[in-house]
Amino acid sequence: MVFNYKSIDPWPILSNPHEGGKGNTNNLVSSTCKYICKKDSLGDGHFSTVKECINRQTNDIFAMKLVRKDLLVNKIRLIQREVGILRYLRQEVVRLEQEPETDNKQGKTDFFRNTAIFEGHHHILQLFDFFETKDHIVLVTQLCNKRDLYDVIIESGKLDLERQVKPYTACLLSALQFLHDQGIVHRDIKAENILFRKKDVAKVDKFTENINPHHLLNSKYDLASHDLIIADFGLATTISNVVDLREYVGTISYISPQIVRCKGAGESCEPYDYKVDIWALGVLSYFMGFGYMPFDCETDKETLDCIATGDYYLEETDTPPGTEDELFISFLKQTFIVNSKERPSVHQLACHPFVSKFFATINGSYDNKIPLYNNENISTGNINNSSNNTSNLNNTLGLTSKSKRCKSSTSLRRLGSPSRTSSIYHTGATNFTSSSSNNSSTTSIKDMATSRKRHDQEMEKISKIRDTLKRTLSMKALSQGEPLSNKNLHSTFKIGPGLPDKYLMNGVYSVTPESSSNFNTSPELSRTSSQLMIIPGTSTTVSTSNGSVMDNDNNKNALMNSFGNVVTPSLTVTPTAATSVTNGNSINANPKLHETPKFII
Ligand SMILES: Nc1ncnc2c1ncn2[C@@H]1O[C@H](COP(=O)(O)OP(=O)(O)OP(=O)(O)O)[C@@H](O)[C@H]1O
Repeated sequence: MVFNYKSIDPWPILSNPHEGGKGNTNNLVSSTCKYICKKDSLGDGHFSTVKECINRQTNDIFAMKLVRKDLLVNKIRLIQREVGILRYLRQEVVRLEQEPETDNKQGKTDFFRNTAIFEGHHHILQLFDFFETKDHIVLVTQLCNKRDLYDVIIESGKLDLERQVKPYTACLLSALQFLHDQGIVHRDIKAENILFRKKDVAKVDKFTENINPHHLLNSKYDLASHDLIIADFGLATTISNVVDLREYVGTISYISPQIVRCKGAGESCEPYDYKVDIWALGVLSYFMGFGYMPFDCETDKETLDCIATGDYYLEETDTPPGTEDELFISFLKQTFIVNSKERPSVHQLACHPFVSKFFATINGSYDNKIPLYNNENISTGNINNSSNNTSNLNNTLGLTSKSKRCKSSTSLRRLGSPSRTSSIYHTGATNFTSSSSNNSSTTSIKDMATSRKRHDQEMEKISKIRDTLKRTLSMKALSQGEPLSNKNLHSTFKIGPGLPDKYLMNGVYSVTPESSSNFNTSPELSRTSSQLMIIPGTSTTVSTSNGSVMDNDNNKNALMNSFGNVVTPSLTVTPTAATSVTNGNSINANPKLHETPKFII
């Protein structure tokens, strides 16, 4: 199925921030805001601030992205597109989780999904809710750690090739497989946009109590790979036959030659496609493996020149044939093929020996047999497992001869840790901006000074938290301590929490701003809380101080605790509890939350 965001329910009518936010909201559904967010932000984007928030009824913790309307002038369509894509992806994830069998007819996707160690759809940021307030468009998403992949790489200088670079790359490839299969291209894959799933510390502790720590210490790869989440779908879009992609968007260090050629070229350049994500994945893997960037030069112009010609930096050292290093270089070479038609697709790249053991072979085992593709199939994405094709494969991968090192140009390379990068938001074609905008096609690349300033601030923050950061073990879905060769391993987490739509605001208008409060709740995103459900038909819920939810409408005096079990209604809602009944049909009876300002939507 390929995504078409227009087929999703329309976005609610937006008020006009230029009328002091007093746009006509009479015809909008309004409701009491169900969320309270913390004062401190988790991160800032160009148009937004992200904060941790709590759903007052379920006590589930989320991330709340507050996109400022005043900065979005003429770019409302961008955020609508982002929400549309995230909503569609969320639907798809739910469908895949609920109906694993139904995909059997889908061939290739199913093949990877059912047998690969990583399941791509579990590595895409999940949108749970969205709504609008006077000043903001608000997205409520899965909560991730404040520390992103960029921080992790910078802190360690570079990542361990075998334990981290490989599985991280495989996981991201698997996530890209899912996206591309849905007809979506991300266009801003970079370390800053790769987050780590927030774990329930209590559950990790419980898990680690019960297993032999020796197994975890000896696990062959960093289990944090299962926590990677691709975030920031602000530049993501769909590939369709109707609109060609020619926008000059992305992040300079990560953009592919196709996008570079679109700079200022208008309609005259060749449209690009999914392969721009493959290139960016190569840049990211390179950054993980070396700690610096492949194409970065002293000036942006030089960087763009190097990208356009595929001139990446490699030290002139010998890589003994057959080593992991050589496989890594070979993998990178595939991602840095300038001609995008020759650059492998996500499915082809998954067969590369650098990552193939994380994907399945045709016969479903995780040994070193490589599902082969021959030269003919490289452009079609067809996979051929005939062993006669070994030499074709090796030729394709450049493994028959010693990997040829690309000679660096005369450009001065920046080989230190890169600064946090800024995305290029817009240039070229204007197919998704308001036609009334005169400025819509002008380039708005954040300047390097801003970027450096952010970098310095980030580094200061990182050094502050470095000492206090506890390295938490990844929760597992891998069988304890079992080797990768076990074909039954499925270690990717399912997403959570899985709230039913009835809890959500889904597009309503909030007539009061979202509140900020330093709520004091343990920072966890409970996976079991995803079991929390409303009995079908329910329209009123009561949350109690222990986080349970009472069905008040269909009533049946049933309570569900946060583990989804129906419990006897020995708990009663405290009479002192403040009740705020709205058309959202919710009564908040959690005393902890009463002190916060009233939320109306
Ligand atoms: N779900 C989340 N959990 C935790 N932190 C998050 C989450 N989403 C975003 N962040 C943090 O907030 C920052 C900004 O978020 P995001 O990148 O989505 O905003 P943006 O406006 O699209 O940013 P950009 O200017 O980079 O395009 C991220 O760099 C990240 O550190």
